[in-house]
This record gives sequence, structure tokens and C-alpha cells, in this order.
Amino acid sequence: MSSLEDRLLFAIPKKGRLYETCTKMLEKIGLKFNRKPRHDLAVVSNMPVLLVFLPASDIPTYVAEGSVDMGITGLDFVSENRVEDKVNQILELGFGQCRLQVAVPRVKTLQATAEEVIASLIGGRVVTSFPWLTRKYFAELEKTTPEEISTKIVYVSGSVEAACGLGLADGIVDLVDTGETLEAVGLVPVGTLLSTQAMLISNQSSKRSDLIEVLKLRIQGVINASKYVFCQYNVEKHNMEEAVAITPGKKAPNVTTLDKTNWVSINVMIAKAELAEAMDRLSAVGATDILVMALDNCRV
Ligand SMILES: Nc1ncnc2c1ncn2[C@@H]1O[C@H](COP(=O)(O)OP(=O)(O)OP(=O)(O)O)[C@@H](O)[C@H]1O
Ligand SMILES: O=P(O)(O)OC[C@H]1O[C@H](OP(=O)(O)OP(=O)(O)O)[C@H](O)[C@@H]1O
Repeated sequence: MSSLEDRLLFAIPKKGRLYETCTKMLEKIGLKFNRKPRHDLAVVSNMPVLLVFLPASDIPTYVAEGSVDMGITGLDFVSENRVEDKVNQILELGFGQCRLQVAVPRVKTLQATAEEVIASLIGGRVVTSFPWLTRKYFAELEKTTPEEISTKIVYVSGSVEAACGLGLADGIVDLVDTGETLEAVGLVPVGTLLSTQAMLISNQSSKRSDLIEVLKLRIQGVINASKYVFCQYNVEKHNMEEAVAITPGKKAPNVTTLDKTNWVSINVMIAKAELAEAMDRLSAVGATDILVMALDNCRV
């Protein structure tokens, strides 16, 4: 296998929200590696790849500068590091979905609209781990005020939601998914700066574009598999047209004649989101023995 210098360097969040899903995904795409405790490098034994475990917030910079060939991180960190145009944003990965939002103590929202609450923060103190995006957001709002006014943006590295309660902030800008963290400290979201999810990104001049493409296709296969199921059912030939209209498949369904007069078996991929309704409708047109199987991986 290749020496360390010949390997594609692939940056993975070393901890936090994206870590577990990322490492599971690497296993699903067939990379064999063993990350020893406290080690931030892991050699992939079956491909010329070296995994580099880094803080998710630093990965966009490493990829943009070419210190690593590719990486997984949140779109929020790509934007905060101002490298949207300096990296190839190869794939949205379908996990790590959340929003970067402005939030304030609930009491401020009782007699004011969200717009009024946000306007009241102009010139105040806003605490965040995303100072550049927050500065940009408030700079736009400041333009709408008659007098020159500057909002104080204060950076903290974590537990942003504590800042209002501790008297450091009038409002915060933080990542929100379920809203439970905000709710727990009596904060309410009033505006959205950005919707984000995990992204696969690569350096624009990497010499390993061949391998980047292979890894991208493998990851795409895992993402596709997570969105679809494989479905098999039997239906009488005279109902086949109606059944096929319900489950047209990606290209076309695979139809085989059963060893039973006038019946066919249909194999087809169905989007998970449409499955329950499709099964109801298949039953209604006389389909039987409807089997649904999870997919581990698939190339379409
Ligand atoms: N509640 C959430 N739900 C879904 N995705 C989230 C959530 N919070 C954060 N993320 C996503 O996961 C990424 C990493 O967030 P996390 O809070 O784990 O950062 P972190 O590991 O503490 O970062 P760093 O190591 O750089 O300090 C975020 O950039 C965002 O894209
Ligand atoms: O809306 P929710 O589903 O409650 O998620 C939001 C929380 O998730 C993230 O933090 P995380 O828990 O990853 O830890 P951190 O605060 O240490 O970054 C984010 O910073 C919020 O605090």
C-alpha cells in the first residue's frame, strides 16, 4: 500500500454532532481503518487514504488551503470561514441539518413581532460562535437605521445559549435543530441566517481528483440507499398498468412472469417518503405479498 505522502488526505470532524454519522458513513463506503484513542490520524488499510480528524470548524480552511484533499463539515462552517468559492462543494450529505438562528429571551417576544425584536437588537450585544455571519447579518440591518449604529458581536466557542441568562447578551445567534436547547433556557428563535447540513467538500486543485470522484460516488450510493427501499409485490396482469403507475421505479420496474397464470412479480425502488402511501394504493389495486427491503448501498 502507498506511503503516507501518496495518500489522499480526508478530513473528518474529530468530535461533536457530525462525528458518529461520519465514521459510520466511512465504514459503509468500505474504508477499513482503526482510529486509536486520542489519535487524530488513521490509515485506511484498503485504499490510499489517510483520515485526518480535525475540529469541524477548521476543516473548510484546511480544504481551501489544500492542506487536505477533501473533508466533511457543516455548510455553516464553510460559510463562516468564507470559503464557499474556494472549495468544491461536492455533495450535501443529508445529515447535520439545522438552522443558524437569532434567538432572544421569550419575554422580549411577548408584545413584539419577530421583526421588531430583531430590530431591537441593532446596537445591542449579540453572542455567537459564528461572528462573521452574524456581523454580516447585522451590518445589513444597521443600514436600515437612520443614524450610524453598531451592534456588538461577541464570540464564544460553545454553550452560546447561556449568554443571555448570564447577562452577556441581549440576543444570540446559534445553531438550532429541534429547538430544545433554546427552550430549556427560555429563548425563542426570531430569525434565520442560514439553513445548513453536512457537506462533502474538496480542494479545487487536488491532485487526487480521481480518488475524490470514487469516494464521492461511494458516498452518493450510501445517501441514495438511505432514501429508497426495495419493494417486491405480486399483481394480476390486468392490474399491472395501474400498479406500475403507482411504482414507476427510477427507470422502469422489473417485471417477471410468475409461474401462476396471469400474475406478475414486480421489483422496484421506492422513495421512503412515498412508501406508506404507495403500499396503500398497491393494496387497493389488488397487489399482494408486498415485501419491502432496506438497501445498504445503491448506485443509480
Ligand atoms: N443540533 C444540531 N442538529 C444537527 N446538526 C447540528 C446541530 N448542531 C450542530 N450541527 C451541525 O454539526 C456541526 C458541528 O457542530 P458541533 O456543535 O458538534 O460542533 P463542534 O464539534 O463543537 O465544533 P468544533 O469541534 O469545531 O468546535 C455544525 O457545524 C452543524 O453543521
Ligand atoms: O435545537 P437543538 O436540537 O436543541 O440543537 C441545538 C444545539 O445543538 C448544538 O450544540 P451541541 O449540542 O452540538 O453542543 P455545543 O453547544 O457544545 O456545540 C447547537 O450549538 C445548540 O446548542
